[in-house]
Amino acid sequence: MPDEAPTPLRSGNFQATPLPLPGPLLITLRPFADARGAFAETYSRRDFRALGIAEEFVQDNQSLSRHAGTVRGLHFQAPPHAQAKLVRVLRGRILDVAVDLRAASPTFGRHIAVELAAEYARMLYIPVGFAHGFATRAPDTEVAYKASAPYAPEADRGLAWDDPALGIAWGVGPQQAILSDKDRRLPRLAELGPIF
Ligand SMILES: Cc1cn([C@H]2C[C@H](O)[C@@H](COP(=O)(O)OP(=O)(O)O[C@H]3O[C@@H](C)C(=O)[C@@H](O)[C@H]3O)O2)c(=O)[nH]c1=O
Repeated sequence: MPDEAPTPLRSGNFQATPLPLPGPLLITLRPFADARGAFAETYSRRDFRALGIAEEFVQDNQSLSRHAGTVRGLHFQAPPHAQAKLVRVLRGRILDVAVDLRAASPTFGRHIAVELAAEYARMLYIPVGFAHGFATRAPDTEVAYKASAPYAPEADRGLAWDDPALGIAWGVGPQQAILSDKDRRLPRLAELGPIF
């Protein structure tokens, strides 16, 4: 029944909801509000294992993007340095995107896009085999993410964010998007060759 909402899994203070592509998960946090403000767990190895996320996360990253319309991506590390990622927004708002690059996947080349914001209390889990990127939708947006393998610059690869074959509705056009020089030169999907 395609119209039925997918059933979320729960463990502890976390809920994981499957997305239209098999693999990525939308993880919902449980904020505890009180007179001082709020508290939330953002990662628990025990609960993530119970939700089917088996990776050990070994590196935490954080980026600040000053302007709305900043695009970072689409990035991945090639095997044997491939990374699963767990992405959340500390301040501001992003459209977070993951593109399926698993050669044997029936959804190869397709993507999921999820809006993340600090106040939404949710995160995106992206398994190995996906390219990842985001567009900021507010100024001074801070994104924090965990990675399951250490940074390996020699394995750092990417895919053009605006490749028409991907058909991603970023909400920002090529004239307005703010990109790194590196990201402006990334190849299209058809030029990539098999990675995963
Ligand atoms: C990703 C990374 C970068 N760096 C350095 C390299 C460079 O001088 C500087 C900025 O790197 P980048 O331009 O690659 O940063 P950025 O464009 O923000 O790259 C990130 O984009 C998002 C979408 C991801 O998914 C991440 O995995 C990562 O690829 O930081 C590290 O030292 N460690 C790291 O893990």
